[in-house]
Amino acid sequence: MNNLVELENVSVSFVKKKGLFGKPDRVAALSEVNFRLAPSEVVALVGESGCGKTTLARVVTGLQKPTSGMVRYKGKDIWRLSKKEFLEYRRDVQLMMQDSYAALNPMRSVEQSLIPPLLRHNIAKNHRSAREKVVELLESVGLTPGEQFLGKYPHQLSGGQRQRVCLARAISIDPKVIVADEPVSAVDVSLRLSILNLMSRLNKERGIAFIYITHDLSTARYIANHGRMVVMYLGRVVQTGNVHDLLANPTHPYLRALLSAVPVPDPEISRKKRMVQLRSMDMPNPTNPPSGCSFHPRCPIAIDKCAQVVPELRVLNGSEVACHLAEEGTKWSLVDHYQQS
Ligand SMILES: Nc1ncnc2c1ncn2[C@@H]1O[C@H](COP(=O)(O)OP(=O)(O)OP(=O)(O)O)[C@@H](O)[C@H]1O
Repeated sequence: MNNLVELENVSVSFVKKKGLFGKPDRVAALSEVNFRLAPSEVVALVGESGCGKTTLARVVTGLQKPTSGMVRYKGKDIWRLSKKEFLEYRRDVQLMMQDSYAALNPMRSVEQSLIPPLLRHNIAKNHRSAREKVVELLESVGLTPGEQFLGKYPHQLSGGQRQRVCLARAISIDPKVIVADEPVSAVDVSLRLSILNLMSRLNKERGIAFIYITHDLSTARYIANHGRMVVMYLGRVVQTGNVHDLLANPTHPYLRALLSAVPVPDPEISRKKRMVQLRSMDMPNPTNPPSGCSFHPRCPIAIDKCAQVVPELRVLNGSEVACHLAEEGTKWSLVDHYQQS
């Protein structure tokens, strides 16, 4: 299957100024990242705060130009597209942000936010048919009856309802990909599942591919149940593969640490659960990342080589992992408990 989106050796670095006279620091937000997304695929991108998830979302949606490397959409370098092709790509690849309040204009009602894209992209011929289409869209994302929501302003909606309006706006122009950056982290826990189910339904019914970005392994596993997971640490992909293979074989110590930290509601399982003891709880300073494997200062099994050589991604037990000592992970057993949870 041809990929819709491909990132090849993509690096992004930012210059951070230090005061008026300080020497500026360079932050490597992404380092040599390779990533692919097939049509209708669901990929969950997981990692701690600051690992580069949002930067990757911005690169995929064409909002951030990489410092080096290539971003392709349908096989073409997105930074060499004609104006018409670039507009088509921006229409096909939509970004859904964590903060639905910031994503919607507070001065515009739902219909005022949703009608203009339909007219601009010739999806509706006139205002009346655009309005009918908006009602249809609102109902398809679970805001029923749609008419009741047309005149509402963002502050009159709950967090979950605002995220549904954002999804309605994203799907209104018939995208091929939605990049959802922490879409449920600001939504009440009780409503999160319904938003995740809605995204799964849009994936199945409309064939929209999703990149679901999160720091929460449970929701990542839920939404990418039949898809892939990509685990990032300090700007690099450390393990990637089919969700089931990856969780059955968390060969990277960072993924094992993440899994061991997932709370399990059953106290019986919780008591038996093996915690991975990291050597340090602090994330390294991204302006001065560790040499070799950037996880080595925290890794419980690191050896001298880890401080010297950057590990390449290699195939092991069905997934790709970047760790010199990944074979150690094949002895891991905590995941059995996690998968039952
Ligand atoms: N515009 C910018 N200028 C300077 N540094 C930046 C900029 N954007 C991101 N960074 C830095 O790049 C690194 C990756 O940031 P990014 O926002 O992509 O991470 P993240 O995984 O999405 O984190 P979070 O979950 O907190 O949003 C961080 O160290 C961040 O401080």
